[in-house]
Amino acid sequence: MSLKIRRIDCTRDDAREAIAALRRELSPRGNVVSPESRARTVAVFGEPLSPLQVVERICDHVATRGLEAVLDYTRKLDQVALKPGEVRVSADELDAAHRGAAPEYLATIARIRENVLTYQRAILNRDVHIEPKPGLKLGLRYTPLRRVGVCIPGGAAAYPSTLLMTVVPAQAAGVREIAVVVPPTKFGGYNPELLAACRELGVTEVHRVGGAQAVAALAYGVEGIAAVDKIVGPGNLFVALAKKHVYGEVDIDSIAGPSEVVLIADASADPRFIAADLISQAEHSPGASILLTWIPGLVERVQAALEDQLAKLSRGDLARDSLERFGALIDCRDEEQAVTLSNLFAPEHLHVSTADPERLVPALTVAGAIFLGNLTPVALGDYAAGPSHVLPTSGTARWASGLSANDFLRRSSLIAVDERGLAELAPDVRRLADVEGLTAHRWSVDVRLEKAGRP
Ligand SMILES: NC(=O)c1ccc[n+]([C@@H]2O[C@H](COP(=O)([O-])OP(=O)(O)OC[C@H]3O[C@@H](n4cnc5c(N)ncnc54)[C@H](O)[C@@H]3O)[C@@H](O)[C@H]2O)c1
Ligand SMILES: N[C@H](CO)Cc1c[nH]c[nH+]1
Ligand SMILES: [Zn+2]
Repeated sequence: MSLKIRRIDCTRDDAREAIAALRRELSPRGNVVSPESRARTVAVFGEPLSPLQVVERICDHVATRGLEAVLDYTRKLDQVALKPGEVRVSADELDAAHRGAAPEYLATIARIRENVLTYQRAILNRDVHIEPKPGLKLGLRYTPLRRVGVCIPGGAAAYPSTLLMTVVPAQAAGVREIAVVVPPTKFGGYNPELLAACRELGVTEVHRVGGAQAVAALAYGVEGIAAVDKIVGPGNLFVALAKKHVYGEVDIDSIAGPSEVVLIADASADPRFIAADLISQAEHSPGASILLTWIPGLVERVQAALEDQLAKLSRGDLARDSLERFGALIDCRDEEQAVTLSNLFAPEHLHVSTADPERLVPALTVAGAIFLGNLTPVALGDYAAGPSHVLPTSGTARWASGLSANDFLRRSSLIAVDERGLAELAPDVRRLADVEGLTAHRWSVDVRLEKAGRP
């Protein structure tokens, strides 16, 4: 079956408009709600509420009715009737899942944990101490957040990798209390591999709740789930909108939507590798996959490789659908135009499949994660390398960055003076305090200098 992926020829104009339009079109912003999900909304709420209205209603009910509302929505939305004592996964269940897991699987989780820890510890912000003037000491101190909530998706697939890419950065930052929420499904709270991974990572608090009701429970606190300081992790539209809704009550990381990759390829790139990389993000379905190249004929060779591989892969149909709705093969005028268009698109993942990728990196300023060279598929970052795979999507890489251990730290500035430092800053403090009419501010300086005999 021939693949109907969009082809764009940018060789004759600067194509900025075309890429901006593509960005809008290929940015589902997580707004992909299936017909079944829409039907569920009507069944639960009795009317076709918008996802935003659904989320506001769920969050308000959880804030006022607590666990009872969480259990009610879990029954209606997930078709699972949990009793209050069944929400938290017991230590015995975590132990049993761990005992039952294949030793090679646990060894893989442990090895990846080490990779993630090594990277995340290396990039941790360090405290700063300076003495810019005699008698004045300034500093910046980082301390880990006390308690965070981690959303792990589990509606359509199981994601032990997302557990690694969220929990381990928090551990690297020194967060002591980590509460994982995951829907009560065979891909989530009843998934033995996921539970075994939790136990392997030392996560002891896992709650079988998902969607907006889980986010609200973490934000407001309900019986059995204490309120957290920050909520991180990806999820479907309901999770994303709920995180936005509770922001301010708690902090959140970002709104991570459907996956996307931009691939910049020169003549050194193998069309089969390119096709495999485009399909690997498309198989998330939805996922946007875009090729930018200035090599004549490469687009045709990639199209042929895509058709060949889609026919052989088990998720080929899902990936085909995604490539046809959210994919594009783009002919550029030259390397410079490919770089400009990539920056404009601001992809979650950028794969530079060229002979000398380091040469292009300084100009590639806008991307969540950059994969360098023909031997570095995005799947390495998704699963094992070390940086988190929770990255900014839908063009938000313009201003947002991927999740890291630093997102679990808070900053406090430190200021200390001795008598000399106090006297040095006093005239400027007095002047501004006078301008603002805040006499007590001025007096708090004057009283000290008076005592020191330096009025
Ligand atoms: N960016 C990343 O790092 C990353 C990693 C893994 C997964 N993902 C993405 O996260 C998403 C996860 O989606 P998922 O399907 O597994 O869902 P999910 O686990 O995030 O959410 C499922 C929950 O949504 C709620 N829900 C479903 N339909 C609803 C409705 N009509 N009204 C109210 N609530 C409803 C239910 O409570 C259900 O438990 C996918 O798009 C996947 O590609 C992203
Ligand atoms: N590519 C996804 C978003 O970056 C992460 C993921 C999980 N599993 C495989 N891939
Ligand atoms: Zn992926």
